[in-house]
Amino acid sequence: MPRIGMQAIKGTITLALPLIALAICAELFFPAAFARLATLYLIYVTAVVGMQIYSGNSGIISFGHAGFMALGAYGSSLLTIQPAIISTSLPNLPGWLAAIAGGQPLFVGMAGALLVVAIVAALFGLPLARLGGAAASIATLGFLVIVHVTLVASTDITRGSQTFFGVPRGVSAFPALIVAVTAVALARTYRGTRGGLSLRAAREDEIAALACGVNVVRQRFVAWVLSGLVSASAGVLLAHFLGAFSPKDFYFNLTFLLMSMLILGGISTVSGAVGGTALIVIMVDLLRRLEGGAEVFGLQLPEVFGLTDIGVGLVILAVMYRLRDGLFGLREVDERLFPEPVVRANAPRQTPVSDDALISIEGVGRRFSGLVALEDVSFIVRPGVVTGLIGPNGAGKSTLINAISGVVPPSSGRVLLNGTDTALVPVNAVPTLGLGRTFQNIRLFRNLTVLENVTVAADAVARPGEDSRAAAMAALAMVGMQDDASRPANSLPYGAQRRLEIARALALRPSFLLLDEPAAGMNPAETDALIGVLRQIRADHQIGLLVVEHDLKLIMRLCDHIVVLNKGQMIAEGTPDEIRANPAVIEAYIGKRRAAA
Ligand SMILES: Nc1ncnc2c1ncn2[C@@H]1O[C@H](COP(=O)(O)OP(=O)(O)OP(=O)(O)O)[C@@H](O)[C@H]1O
Repeated sequence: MPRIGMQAIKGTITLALPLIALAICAELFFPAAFARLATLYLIYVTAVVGMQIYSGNSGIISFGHAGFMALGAYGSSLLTIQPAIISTSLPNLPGWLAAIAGGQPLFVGMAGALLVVAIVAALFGLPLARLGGAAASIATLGFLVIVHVTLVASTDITRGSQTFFGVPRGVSAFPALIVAVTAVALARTYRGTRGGLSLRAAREDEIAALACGVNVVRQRFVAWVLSGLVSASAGVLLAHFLGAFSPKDFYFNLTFLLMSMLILGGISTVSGAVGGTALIVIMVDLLRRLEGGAEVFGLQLPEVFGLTDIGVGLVILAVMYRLRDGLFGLREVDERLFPEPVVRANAPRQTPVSDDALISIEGVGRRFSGLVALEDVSFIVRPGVVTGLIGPNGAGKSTLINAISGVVPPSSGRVLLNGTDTALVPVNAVPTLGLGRTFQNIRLFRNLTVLENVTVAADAVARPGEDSRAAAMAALAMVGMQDDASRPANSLPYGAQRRLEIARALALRPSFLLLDEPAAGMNPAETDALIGVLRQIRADHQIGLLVVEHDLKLIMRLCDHIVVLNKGQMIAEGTPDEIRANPAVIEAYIGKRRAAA
């Protein structure tokens, strides 16, 4: 069974059981009003789970998913509307649409609507996927507004802002249940796929995800389209549940409601989407009763305008104040109840790095506006050799590391990684050419587990049929961290976090590792352990290491070859003994006058 199989099935069953029980009670035991509420809840579950697929995995809050619901509702309604009503309610329907509109069964309506939504989602998703954070959220708001205005303006097709009526009603609890459970299964499966995991990694740290070979743009696009389809299914259900609606039913009020459900339960998990929806549906139902001036224990309460919205807002504020990740937190219910069995490591690496592997830095220069950060730097990093890169603050070390890894292309010269110019390939392709890296300021996927952190990188280079979690365990074993696999990365002590970054880079099966200040902040015992690990990696696998470090003692102990930069220029290279005795290096580090003394 593929790695997502068991956990996704456990997750789906855990969440589906209460939904099934609810639908059975609604159909067989509940009075009509409660049965309608239960059906509405199941429809909202589909909508919110759809939103979760995009927002939960990418971390981008979406204001646009009510727009997908609107497209689903209108699309399906046009195809299924009672034919007798078309001539009176939609007299100016364009001919091409009139030919297919009306009288189709619900499943045809849904299929047609989803086809339209897939096209719209893909067209909008192409530019949207290039955006992250607040810019992407604002773009989703733009999507909602565009859909709304288009629906209002298309009076011949939608009746504009007037009510669209005559939609066959056929959605009760069981059809809504089938769609809701399908949505949960899809979302729960997607979360564990390579795409879902890598998108969650990019949510935590986009730069680190790129360094692990993740194609962030593609993953955002896939999640957007998939989530749009799921939310549109909810729109189809809602249309056939209500029988009549207008564009305003799919605008800001619905957006606020869906967002409340997702945020209250916890945006990161499907469990949060399902649980948060339940709480808000119950709360809204109770508050609506009170808003109209209900009688409680013989006491007649006054009408309070807006009580429902104010109440929901206050509850969200209270929950967020205490639980920033929502009521269900960051882990799925099934992940807490039935943790995954321990994964067995596979053989770490079948073949050592080939002797032909090479990083060739050829005349690299880099300017930032007028400032020359690097000038004409040339040297070679070989497999099985530890090369140190040192220099005073501002010497250009980080700029060079970024040039090698393709993050900052050189202004002149080039870097060849195993024969490929790293500036000519996408940043996320460089790791898969044989380059793993760590960062000066640790960049872990903090809310993922240790194993998930490393699996993201292992996925990028997995061979067909290979279990990348087993490969990830092997990489963890190389730094002595296999026992920490199920811990959240942010719970590790500092030294272990640095080692985890190294394991993650090793999971790329690199020919070379770039380590940017790997011992920064470590105590002497942790530094000694790190040196042992790095020596072992070099000895066992012939990986070439390029180590940037301010700790000169560590550099002298660990490195075979050292390159020294000063003010962007390469002032020396040689063995540790040669560097120690080099007057230019001494001068750069301790100043001219003291060097002469
Ligand atoms: N994105 C940038 N924009 C403008 N200037 C930059 C940029 N990145 C680096 N620099 C400048 O380039 C020079 C080299 O910086 P770099 O960070 O590469 O040095 P470093 O040797 O890594 O320093 P440190 O040891 O302090 O990290 C510095 O003067 C720095 O201010």
